[in-house]
Amino acid sequence: MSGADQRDQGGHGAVDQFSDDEEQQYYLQDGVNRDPEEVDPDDDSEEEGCYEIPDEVKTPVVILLGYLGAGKTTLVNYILKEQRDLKICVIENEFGAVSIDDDLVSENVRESEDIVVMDNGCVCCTVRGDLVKTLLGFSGKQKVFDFILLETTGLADPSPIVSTFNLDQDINDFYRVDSLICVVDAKHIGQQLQRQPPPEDVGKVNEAAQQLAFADRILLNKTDLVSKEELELAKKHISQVNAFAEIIETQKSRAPIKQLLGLSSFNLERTLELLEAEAAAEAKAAEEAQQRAAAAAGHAHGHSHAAEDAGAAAGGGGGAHACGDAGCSHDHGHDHHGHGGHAHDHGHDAHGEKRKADGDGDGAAHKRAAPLGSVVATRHNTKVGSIGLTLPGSLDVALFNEFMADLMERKAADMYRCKGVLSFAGQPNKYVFQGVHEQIVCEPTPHLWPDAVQDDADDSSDDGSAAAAAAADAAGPPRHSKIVFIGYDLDKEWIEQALRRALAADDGSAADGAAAEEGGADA
Ligand SMILES: Nc1nc2c(ncn2[C@@H]2O[C@H](COP(=O)(O)OP(=O)(O)OP(=O)(O)O)[C@@H](O)[C@H]2O)c(=O)[nH]1
Repeated sequence: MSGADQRDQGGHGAVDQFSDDEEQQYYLQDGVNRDPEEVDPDDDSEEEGCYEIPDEVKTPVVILLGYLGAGKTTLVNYILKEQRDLKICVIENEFGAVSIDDDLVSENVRESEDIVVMDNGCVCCTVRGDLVKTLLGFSGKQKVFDFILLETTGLADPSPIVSTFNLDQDINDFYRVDSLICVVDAKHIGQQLQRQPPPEDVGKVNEAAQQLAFADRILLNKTDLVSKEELELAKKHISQVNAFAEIIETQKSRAPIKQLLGLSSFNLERTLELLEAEAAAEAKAAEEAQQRAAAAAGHAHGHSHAAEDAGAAAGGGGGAHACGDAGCSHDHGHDHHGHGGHAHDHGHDAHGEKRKADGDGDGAAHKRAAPLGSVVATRHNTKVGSIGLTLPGSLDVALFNEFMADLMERKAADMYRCKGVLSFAGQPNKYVFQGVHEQIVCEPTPHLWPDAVQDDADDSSDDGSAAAAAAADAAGPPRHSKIVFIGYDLDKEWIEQALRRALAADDGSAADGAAAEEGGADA
């Protein structure tokens, strides 16, 4: 039985936790794994004689990093399809209120596997508590997984995520980070690394650089889109940020599975150094912001709260009015994804604090990482936001193409990513729409809208699996389109109104069942 055969029958007391093999049994007492010999059934204290749970019996977690559109979901789908022996749980986290990735992954998830969507905030900012709950929920529900794939948002800063695994004792007891794999878009990595937060965004990170820095393995993906020279340049960019990680060149994120899972390549020492450096940089930036704010306050007459407000801004707080150089900007008001105005929640990292207060675990590591407990939460450029829309009915394909052409003309450089699942009038199939900068593809999936299922189900009545798929499609929600745009300083009102104008008068639910066009409609 593998290390992932992890059973927690209540979390406390003597628990046959991981193995049928006597030699490998570990007993959980008061949240700490102990050698069976050491367990005293009458002793509730956990101070003496406990030891760290060996890594081999923890469920390995592979954290997938990579900037928007690099190929993370493609990698998840590839892993799920390519290997059939391991039971994998996928945790999807999306930047934005409308989740798309679970739709793109779910069909590859087998019954024994699972997919969990954490869509109430970017995992690196707002949902560390959710992540802990989700992970602990698996052991509570006696779920058994060989691996957990945690797909982070394309704007995730890995440091708080890694900290969650390092600092939270409960998580630490059950899980270990196996590796941090960063998928890189060979075509766009150069420009992604150059993207700097605006000066008023004190302490914000370049997410693409952070992701690269933390990775212990890098998939240099989309090599089909670049020349040899561009590929070399991409490697140079990468090595300037991270000279340690092995680079694997890929197309469609396809690398040998043994180079993706079970690497045990997570390097705690190096990660802690990175965390420490980041915490120091953030503290310095916040201090400088406060100094600038104090100077601005000195110039301002009758604005006695300026320094205080600016301090909040430096910590990512949601002051609604301008506060001098530190700039707690109006952008927070535009931000629909938990990246603004959450400073206080994030500032109080319960897990980090708990770890510190209890003083348990491997002291050196946690002491060094402890400053992250107070890391500011608004980690992203506040002008980078996402707009998620769900529109009932169907889009008119010609009007939608016009909309996209117009959008690109206005915003091509600032539109980092768009993706969606769309309904086009007259088309029975669902369409997947994917855009990464100027590369936009819209193609039909095999899945039908419920109103189009009947004909198809009749045709395939002799095929069990097709009939099952048709039944699943028939049970789905009626026609609608959901789409997400992620970019810099996007105008939500304009996008929403323009997209609504692309809706078809007739939603196409009376479609004649004609097959979707091969190759789809390029938007
Ligand atoms: N040409 C080309 N396209 C690729 C490759 N890998 C992935 N893509 C496409 O790039 C687009 C984005 O891929 P995803 O896997 O959704 O990227 P992601 O990193 O999950 O994106 P986010 O969810 O925005 O973070 C999709 O249209 C993919 O089909 C590749 O190697 N070559």
